[in-house]
Amino acid sequence: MNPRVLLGVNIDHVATLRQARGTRYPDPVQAAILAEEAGADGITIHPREDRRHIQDRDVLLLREVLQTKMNLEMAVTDAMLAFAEQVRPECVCLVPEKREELTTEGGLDVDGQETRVAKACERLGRIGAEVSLFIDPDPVQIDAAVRCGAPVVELHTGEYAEAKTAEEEDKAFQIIANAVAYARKKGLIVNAGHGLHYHNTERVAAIPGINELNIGHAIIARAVFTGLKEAVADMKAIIDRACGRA
Ligand SMILES: CC(=O)[C@@H](O)[C@H](O)COP(=O)(O)O
Ligand SMILES: NCC(=O)COP(=O)(O)O
Repeated sequence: MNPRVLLGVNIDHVATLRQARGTRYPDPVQAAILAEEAGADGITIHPREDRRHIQDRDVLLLREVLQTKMNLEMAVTDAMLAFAEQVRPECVCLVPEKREELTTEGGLDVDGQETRVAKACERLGRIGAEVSLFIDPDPVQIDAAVRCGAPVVELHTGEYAEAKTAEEEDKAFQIIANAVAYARKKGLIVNAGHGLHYHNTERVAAIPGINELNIGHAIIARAVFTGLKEAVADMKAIIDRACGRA
């Protein structure tokens, strides 16, 4: 039996809905509490530079109420590093960010900006955060992550999730499976996420060596119909089944 694979629930999408109308609801803090009650192992949030969804107020309140762990996704900027130092989350995941993108389009180019990323890892390590680098499933980026001293990588599963044909999906899946094996061999903890949903997660959760999956959009979308607790529990069940625990 595989060790238990953890589920981090990304609640950005609750804040996206709130910001669309500038209301006080729905509140991502309430979402986080419900997600934890339904079995989430952690809560992921990505306060973007333009604050299009998660607000500083959300982060600060979540820091007070979370019972599991906060995984703070952020761009590698001085302002965000200073914010992380203020918040002191359990985990920080460094991600690339483009203002005009709809969502995170690719992995962080760690190899191309090694000095900057290494310095950020060191700075975040000083506040006791477990640092993860959100990268494409590419050995070049994995090697760079090791050189930067990051203990964790999160592999971008977007290409797999957006595959248009079964053949494309199989190819993208194999690239992820190979990257997990390679990163584990290099001593890294390996997470994955982006675009995972109720029909494509089981296969990824079954890859030997996967530690955690971060999933947001699909869970929040399903919650519209089932309620958030059921949506989280359904995803947990898929993951548990994949590692032979259901
Ligand atoms: C890093 C990642 O894959 C996602 O967490 C994504 O960055 C979330 O950000 P958005 O919610 O703005 O798409
Ligand atoms: N890091 C990936 C993540 O948090 C989940 O993103 P998505 O499921 O909303 O695509």
